Amino acid sequence: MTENPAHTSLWPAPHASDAVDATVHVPGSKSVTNRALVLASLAAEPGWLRRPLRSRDTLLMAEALRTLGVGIEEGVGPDGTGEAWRVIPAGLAGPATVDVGNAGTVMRFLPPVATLADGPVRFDGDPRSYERPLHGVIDALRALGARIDDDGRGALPMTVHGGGALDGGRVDIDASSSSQFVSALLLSGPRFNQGVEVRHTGSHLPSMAHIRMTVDMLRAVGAQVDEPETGGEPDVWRVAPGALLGRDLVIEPDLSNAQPFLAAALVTGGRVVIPDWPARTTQPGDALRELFTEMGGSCELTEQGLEFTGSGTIHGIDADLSEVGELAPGIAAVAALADSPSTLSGVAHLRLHETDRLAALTKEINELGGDVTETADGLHIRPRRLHGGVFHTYDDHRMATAGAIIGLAVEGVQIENVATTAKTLPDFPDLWTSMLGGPRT
Ligand SMILES: O=C(O)C1=C[C@@H](OP(=O)(O)O)[C@@H](O)[C@H](O)C1
Ligand SMILES: C=C(OP(=O)(O)O)C(=O)O
Repeated sequence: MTENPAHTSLWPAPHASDAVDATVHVPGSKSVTNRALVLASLAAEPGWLRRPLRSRDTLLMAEALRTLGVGIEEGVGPDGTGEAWRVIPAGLAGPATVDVGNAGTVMRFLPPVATLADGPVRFDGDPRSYERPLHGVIDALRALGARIDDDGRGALPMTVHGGGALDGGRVDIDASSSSQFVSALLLSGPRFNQGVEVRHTGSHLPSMAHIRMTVDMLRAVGAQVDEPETGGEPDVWRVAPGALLGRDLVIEPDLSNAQPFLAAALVTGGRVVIPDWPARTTQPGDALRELFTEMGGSCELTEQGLEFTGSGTIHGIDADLSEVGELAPGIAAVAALADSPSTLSGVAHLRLHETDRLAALTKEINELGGDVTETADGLHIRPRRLHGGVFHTYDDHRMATAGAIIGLAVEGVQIENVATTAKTLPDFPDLWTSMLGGPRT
């Protein structure tokens, strides 16, 4: 096998000799963009997405929906400002092939959409996508009336034989390995003949923030949703059948991708402003205001955006990150530079993300001289003096940004395959060097 040159390329992570002082415009949210694309494609009328994220995960989502017949055109938003996608729903049809890459949102949100297509829709993706859990979606769709051919493992690759409609109704699933199983069924639920009632039967449910985002965005396009947090039964979500509105939606900046920049303020004792930080949001990244304050910074939401200031001291943290697991790699990186130990818990499911994130963080931080151990559901991080070396990323964007955070404080860190940040933040190396006042690469 020829070696992928991207995997051998090493990016010298910039070391910060001074406190950062920068304003960083963070591109749109992956999770909001991909939900908005699905909902706009299932709507009864055209809609707009303004300032959508253009990254590998969202371009794969847009391409897949186009393959199924949806019109997604480049344009300028209705008010004449900002880049936008105009989404024109159409009858969905196969035969089609969807490349999910390694995007959890594409591999989980689109099979329910494919049941509504007329004809077979084949799903395939990166080798890692074959290992990521999908059984919750496959089993649920079968129970709701879909025909799906897989190789019996409940994973990719597979073919959904769309029949043009799905009965829908009540289904039990165990979503303890990914909240995206629940989000996937709810997002297409309004288009199922009987809507959908999803009952989570597992012992715990990760990433509740992302389920709230699904419910919020469904309601914003006119869907009727009953859910546990507004008086519904625990672990039960109901979506009524009905037509969805086409909306003009401005996509919020990706607050999880704001994390490395906020971390830079914390690590260097500097100041970073993130414009357009929403005053109210369901994004898990909003929890960084509290988490990074506990770790030694302070923040203020001003007219300019979120202004985050580091104090020059970083404290360890004991945090249950189950609701916001996406933030764990960045928190682990900061914790490795703190003045006291940290315990991160509630994130066993990170072993099934882009890579086994608990193993990868442990190995890579320890190879720089750190002292990290895995627990059943997280990490113990005891800060030690770190040294330079190669930080491997395992095709995981959040490993690359975690390594860059460490590189700010530790000279000689080289990130292998920084290009993997293209999954959700293709501009990362440029944004990072600009933040530090250096030339764009
Ligand atoms: O629905 C979403 O947009 C996401 C849900 C979470 O998935 P898991 O529940 O599988 O962790 C999160 O980690 C992922 O990055 C995005
Ligand atoms: C887990 C993540 O992605 P995915 O949507 O592929 O699950 C992530 O972005 O941290």
